[in-house]
Amino acid sequence: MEVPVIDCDPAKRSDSEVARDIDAALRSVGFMAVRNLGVSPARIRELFETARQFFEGSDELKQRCAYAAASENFGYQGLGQESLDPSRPADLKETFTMRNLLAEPVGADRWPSHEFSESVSIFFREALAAAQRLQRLLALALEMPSNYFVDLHNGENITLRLLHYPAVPPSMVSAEQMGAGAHTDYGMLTLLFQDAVGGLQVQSENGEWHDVPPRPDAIVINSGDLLERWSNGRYRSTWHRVLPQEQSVERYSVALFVDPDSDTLVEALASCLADGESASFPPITAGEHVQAKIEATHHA
Ligand SMILES: O=C(O)CCC(=O)C(=O)O
Ligand SMILES: [Fe+2]
Repeated sequence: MEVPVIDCDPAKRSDSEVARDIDAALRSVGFMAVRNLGVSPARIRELFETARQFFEGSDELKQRCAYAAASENFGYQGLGQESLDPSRPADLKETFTMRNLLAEPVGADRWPSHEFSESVSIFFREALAAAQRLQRLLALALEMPSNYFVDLHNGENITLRLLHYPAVPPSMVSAEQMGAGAHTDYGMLTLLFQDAVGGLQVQSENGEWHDVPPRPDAIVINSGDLLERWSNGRYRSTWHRVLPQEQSVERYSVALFVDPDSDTLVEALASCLADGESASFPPITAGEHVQAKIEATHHA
């Protein structure tokens, strides 16, 4: 199973061509590698530098910014504090999670520094604009009004997350322990920026795992549970995981989870149901679904 590469350059390709490619990718794999979506390589480099400085920094600073509660979904979590697959040993990663960050969800004392919050805010705006472009292309593919999805994502559940997978000696990795355990993402779309190290894998329908090789010029994008529900299963919420870094190389990645506002009732769109076909999933509010998942996977 290969992750399709899609060029989104508006100077080269029409919206309807790109929408058709996105539709095909999310139907078959649920993942795609997207080029020319408008997030500048310099911005991505700056953000990775911000992440590196933070994760290499002191424990004291990390603890001052510690994750306080799933209801807030903000702050630093160390190794062992999350199991994306709750049936397996905890993930070998540390993270800094920021939900609804432009709304200043926590006081200045919970941020590592002013420079850090500036850097992530600048990146967030640029990445969100890219996500909104994708949401409009998906509305086109699903025959919905252009801003249908954009208008249901005002930030409440949109979450930027910095991830660091430290190098761990093989003797410290227990059987079946992952960098990030097997899971599907919870919301509409995830934009994933990764360094050159690799380790991300997606599962095909026959249960085999396939590497998603990092491409320096592309953003990995996948459909989540709520898009699967909206599209009545046309778009897949594909299982994925990250292998532990046992080769003495650490890995960094950044995810933007584009999840709908809590009150959004997510149910199959009429355009995704054939005449007389009934929905495969019961309606659910985005808040109920996303929050239950976060609570089931966080330990502290
Ligand atoms: O770090 C990665 O490559 C993927 C992380 C991921 O799947 C997630 O945090 O949901
Ligand atoms: Fe994920």
